[in-house]
Amino acid sequence: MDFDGVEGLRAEGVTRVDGRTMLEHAGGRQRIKEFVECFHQAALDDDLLGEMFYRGKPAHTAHLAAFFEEIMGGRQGYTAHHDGVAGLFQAHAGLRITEEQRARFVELMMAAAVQAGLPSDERFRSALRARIEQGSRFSTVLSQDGASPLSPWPPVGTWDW
Ligand code: HEM
Repeated sequence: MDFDGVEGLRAEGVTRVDGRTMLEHAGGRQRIKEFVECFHQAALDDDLLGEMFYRGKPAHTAHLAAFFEEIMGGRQGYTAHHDGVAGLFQAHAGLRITEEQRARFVELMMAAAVQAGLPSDERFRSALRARIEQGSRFSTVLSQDGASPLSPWPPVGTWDW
């Protein structure tokens, strides 16, 4: 399997800028919760993604928030409670995400970042876009027919920024 998308991840050690993790810089857990809620609503309303997310579980935003908290250097709740990268594999398996859907996903995430008031400084925004681009490519690979689990799965890790 092509693991394009794992680059930019750090397996250990959290990147701090001016002493702050990406999560702290973003405004903390509550701000991330607002960000994923904005994204989820936009995805539900979207012509390319709506059906895919409508079929999803209502817990999606909570899971997504746990994931972002962890990957931005906060608590490791997604690994502890949602099975880490194996859980991500399960969630995306069989979705057969197209390039058009992937690109729309990235645009809706970045629009949600603006809507939720995530920091607008260049360093944060460009890192967020780059990491979401990479992650979306990874999820797209996982979603295709024939994608097979890796053993062992890489850790969720944290984003370098
Ligand atoms: C940076 C890229 C991505 C990240 C971080 C991400 C993360 C997640 C997470 C954490 C979940 C919840 C999994 C669980 O239940 O534990 C999830 C589910 C899901 N994702 Fe993604 N994902 C990404 C890319 C994509 C893309 C590109 C698409 C489609 C265009 C997509 C569609 C979905 C769908 C439909 C679900 C299932 C919702 C549900 O049943 O709960 N994801 N994703």
